[in-house]
Amino acid sequence: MSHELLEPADALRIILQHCAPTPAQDRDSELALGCVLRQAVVSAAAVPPFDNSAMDGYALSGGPAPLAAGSEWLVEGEQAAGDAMQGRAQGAWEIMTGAAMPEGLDRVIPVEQTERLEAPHRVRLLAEVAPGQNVRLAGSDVAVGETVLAAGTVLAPQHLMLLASLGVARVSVAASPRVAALCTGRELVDDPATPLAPGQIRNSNGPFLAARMPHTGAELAHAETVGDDVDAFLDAVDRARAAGSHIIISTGAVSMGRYDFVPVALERLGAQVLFHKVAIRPGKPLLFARLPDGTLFFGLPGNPVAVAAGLRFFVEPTLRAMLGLPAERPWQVPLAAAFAKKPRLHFYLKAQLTVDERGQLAATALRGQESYRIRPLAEANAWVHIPLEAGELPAGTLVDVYGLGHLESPSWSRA
Ligand SMILES: Nc1nc2c(c(=O)[nH]1)N[C@H]1C(S)=C(S)[C@@H](COP(=O)(O)OP(=O)(O)OC[C@H]3O[C@@H](n4cnc5c(N)ncnc54)[C@H](O)[C@@H]3O)O[C@H]1N2
Ligand code: MOO
Repeated sequence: MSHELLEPADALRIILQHCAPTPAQDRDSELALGCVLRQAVVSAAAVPPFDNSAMDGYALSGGPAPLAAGSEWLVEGEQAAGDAMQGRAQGAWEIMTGAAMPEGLDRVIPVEQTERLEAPHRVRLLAEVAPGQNVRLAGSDVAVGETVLAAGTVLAPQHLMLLASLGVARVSVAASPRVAALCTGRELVDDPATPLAPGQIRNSNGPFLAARMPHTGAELAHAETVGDDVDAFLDAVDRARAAGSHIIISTGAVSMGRYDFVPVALERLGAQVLFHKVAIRPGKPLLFARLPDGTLFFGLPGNPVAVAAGLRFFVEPTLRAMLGLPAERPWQVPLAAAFAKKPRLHFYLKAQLTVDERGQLAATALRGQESYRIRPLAEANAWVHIPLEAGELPAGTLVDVYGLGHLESPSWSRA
């Protein structure tokens, strides 16, 4: 293991060499929201399943030419949504939206373009109606045999709508990576109702990691808070592994302090530490290791924004790879104002994307970039990455912008 500061791209390369896609798993479609398709979905059914009316009105037929306004037709029957297909029909049929077209009829005139006449029951057309007008043909949305969803699709509600319309009950998806979150620090208090004793702080990393997991495509397999004690930490790691974790995230205790015991604990576990410290701010003391059983271990530095950035830029890309998704491509957005830093580290900035009245996006680094400051993170709608070599960046410089999560595109507010 080297103690040189690693480039984040090199750190990611090392991480990705040590992770593999999760196995495919069949799931009920209705429970597959947010899952990543492993197999394309090919339709075995037509949507719509039969020719049907797009309007409440009258179904008619009449060869290739439009039927003329003013013509009158005998009303021969009625067809509502849910009625079985009618055999050979003629004349006019009163028809409801979604009802199957009676056989032989090929167009529908909306009821408001007609006049109802009685004795006998007839309809007069107030507009002409062409062949095929207001008819939704079987298979016109999806034909049998079409690939409707590609492998790699992250299933959103509209995809579940499509699957439901096709009657696809089960889909093959990537099994969700299981992640454990272990927060370290004897200063931490979990229960928000417990008053703080002197020197104590509230655990904000634990609730953050737990809350982010479902947004990342992962499942929280285990979570606990442990003091600055190697044995207690090793017991927590055992419980995390027993819970089937593919990834264990710890927060805190990876820096230079006397109680920063994570490296010692990893040594006792026989873990292979693949790197410790990356050329980034926040979160420089980031540690990545592989336990002897293959479990991946991320030691995130304890400051809350170091946890957020470590999760976003190192753990989430790992989850992407495990889910079988390609690497992310950031947006390129101009800086709203000049930004200056020393050309020593990569910066991940809490940022606001705004759109002006001309539709132009701009990215602003929020005030308060220190890694203990949670409030600007709560105001951020995006992350900005400023590369190591960058020093003084004038307003208008294009920078890489990322959403708050790897499955979320950046959002923006009005300038
Ligand atoms: N001499 C040096 N000191 C520090 C360095 C360094 O290079 N040399 N690096 C600094 C940086 S950068 C960071 S980041 C932190 C990382 O330290 P640790 O990972 O060892 O984290 P802790 O010391 O345990 O905690 C840091 C900070 O965060 C608070 N914390 C921890 N856990 C939580 C939690 N679950 N919820 C809320 N807040 C938490 C903790 O109380 C500390 O204030 O080290 C710097 N020091
Ligand atoms: O990396 Mo630390 O998170 O800058 O404070």
